[in-house]
Amino acid sequence: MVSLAHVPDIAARGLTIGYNGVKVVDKINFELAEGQAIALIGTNGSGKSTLLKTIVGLLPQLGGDLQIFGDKPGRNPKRIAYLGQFHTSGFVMPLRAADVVSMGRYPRLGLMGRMNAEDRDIVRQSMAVMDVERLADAPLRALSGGQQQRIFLAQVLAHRADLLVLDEPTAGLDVGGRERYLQAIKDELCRGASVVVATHDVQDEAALCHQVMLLAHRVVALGPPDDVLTPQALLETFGIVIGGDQKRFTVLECVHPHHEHR
Ligand SMILES: Nc1ncnc2c1ncn2[C@@H]1O[C@H](COP(=O)(O)OP(=O)(O)OP(=O)(O)O)[C@@H](O)[C@H]1O
Repeated sequence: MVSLAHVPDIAARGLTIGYNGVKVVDKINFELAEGQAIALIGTNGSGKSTLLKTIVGLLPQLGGDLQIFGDKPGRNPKRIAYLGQFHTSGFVMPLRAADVVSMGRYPRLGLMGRMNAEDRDIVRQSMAVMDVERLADAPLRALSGGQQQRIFLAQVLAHRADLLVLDEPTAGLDVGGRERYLQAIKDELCRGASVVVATHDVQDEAALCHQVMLLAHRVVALGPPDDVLTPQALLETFGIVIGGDQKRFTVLECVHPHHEHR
């Protein structure tokens, strides 16, 4: 019998990513275990979104090996919640905010499935976490950019996924929105979900994530935030050093047992 106990949620070995045969980044090696988070940090155009799209199976890998839950990318959509960088659905369809959040339940329900009381409760709870309950009946297209971002984050939470793949989740969020997002992700990690997040919020995400990957069309560094976010590595990635002092980052330990809902 094959044991799945040590199969990581993501395992990339010698992975090459890119578009139409043109490489963006190669030699990507990392593993992400359940209940763990990794932040992808890098300049504009460094390959963060490309890696996320490859992980969720929207973009074929150009080479190397990539396993998601021990399988090929795209084989387990029910287990993955993906927040892309751009949201267009509200502009092509007349959706209410609550409809958008409810879509987070569809992967579990299937096309013909109807939401039951538990699904509706999860949708309500997810909206409460992002403090957008009062916007439930508003047309998505009538909301501000930050309000829409909160709605899409609520949709991700409503999925109750095993793996969250987030592209710049704090874009457009105000201070309160960021705090709510950070707390929500801590709770998702404690639930046993894993998280991969592309971000420009070095400080916030590093405090949340167990690993950081610095990207600049190549993997500049990979490891725990304290080891990776050095002035030298940041200089190599961004061409500038952020902040004068060495920042201290902490990785949060869960107080709840993992795997509760997986
Ligand atoms: N659809 C596409 N077809 C071809 N090339 C693309 C496509 N999308 C992105 N690229 C290229 O791939 C490279 C990596 O882009 P990617 O979107 O992964 O960057 P990113 O790190 O997410 O940047 P940002 O911080 O600006 O979101 C860039 O050079 C970009 O021009």
